[in-house]
Amino acid sequence: MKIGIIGLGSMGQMLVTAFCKSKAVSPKDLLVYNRTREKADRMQETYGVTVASSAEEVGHSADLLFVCTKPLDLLPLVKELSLPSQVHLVSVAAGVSIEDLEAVHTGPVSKVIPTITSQELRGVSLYTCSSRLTGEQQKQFASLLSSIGTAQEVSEQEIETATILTSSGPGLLAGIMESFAQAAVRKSPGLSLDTARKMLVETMLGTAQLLQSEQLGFDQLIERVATKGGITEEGLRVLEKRLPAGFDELFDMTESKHALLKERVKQQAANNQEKGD
Ligand SMILES: NC(=O)c1ccc[n+]([C@@H]2O[C@H](COP(=O)([O-])OP(=O)(O)OC[C@H]3O[C@@H](n4cnc5c(N)ncnc54)[C@H](O)[C@@H]3O)[C@@H](O)[C@H]2O)c1
Ligand code: PRO
Repeated sequence: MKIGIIGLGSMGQMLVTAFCKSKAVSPKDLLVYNRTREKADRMQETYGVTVASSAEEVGHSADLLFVCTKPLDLLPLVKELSLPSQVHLVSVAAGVSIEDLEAVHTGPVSKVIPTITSQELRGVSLYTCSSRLTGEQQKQFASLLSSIGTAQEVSEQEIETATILTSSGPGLLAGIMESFAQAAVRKSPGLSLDTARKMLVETMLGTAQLLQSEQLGFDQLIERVATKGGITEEGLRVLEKRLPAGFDELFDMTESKHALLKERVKQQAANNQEKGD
């Protein structure tokens, strides 16, 4: 199966790296294209994938086509490609729905929200497929996504909230850790910021491994760390007081941004429709 990837920014490069690293896809079956050629050449030098000379070449040679451009670049590009109907079109763009994709392609379409951590073959790829996919196509697609981490099918109703956990998650965790490290240095200026950051990275790795290897719930881990009447309990009390409102606001704000993006994508599709009429 030939896999095409258009757009080699953060997500496109991650997919090339992850597919090659997992050996789920042979580099000879990967055809890539980016608006700026240098990024594609770098992927070719590193992994031996083929660089196409145009997006059309990718769209017309691939069986499975990942379009990894920003949300507002996606629909106009796909429309221009006039993809053959047998191509399975996959969008990774937040805010672009299955309905939007079905309006610009007559064949099977899917939506995936990948995560940067799939570069390490870990993390969750969220996906939802159109009813145009056969059962076999869905199975093959889920299996491909499973090769770069955990593939989790979700409805379009749930995908936005889940996106914040799995896909924004690495960035949000990094933001939380940076704030944690800076507070430590404010408290103890003798500790360098670099040392505090390294301590937290090692702590995150160890925490995730322990949770997984012992199949612990977060509550069970807390119980093992927070000695009764000890120090951690005090820290947890502060988190319980401060974090719920912060996370509620975070979900409200990201929901609003998703809504704005979806509105712009719909507006763009409507304008294009008018121009085409
Ligand atoms: N970054 C993430 O962690 C993440 C996670 C999930 C989903 N997404 C989605 O992935 C998409 C891409 O995000 P990103 O962070 O990789 O963005 P990015 O800006 O890093 O990459 C976009 C790439 O697309 C290329 N491009 C734009 N128009 C093109 C065209 N017509 N032909 C060929 N190449 C073109 C650009 O040159 C750029 O390299 C977005 O829609 C975003 O919603 C991103
Ligand atoms: N990165 C994309 C964004 O921030 C989508 C989720 C993660 O828009």
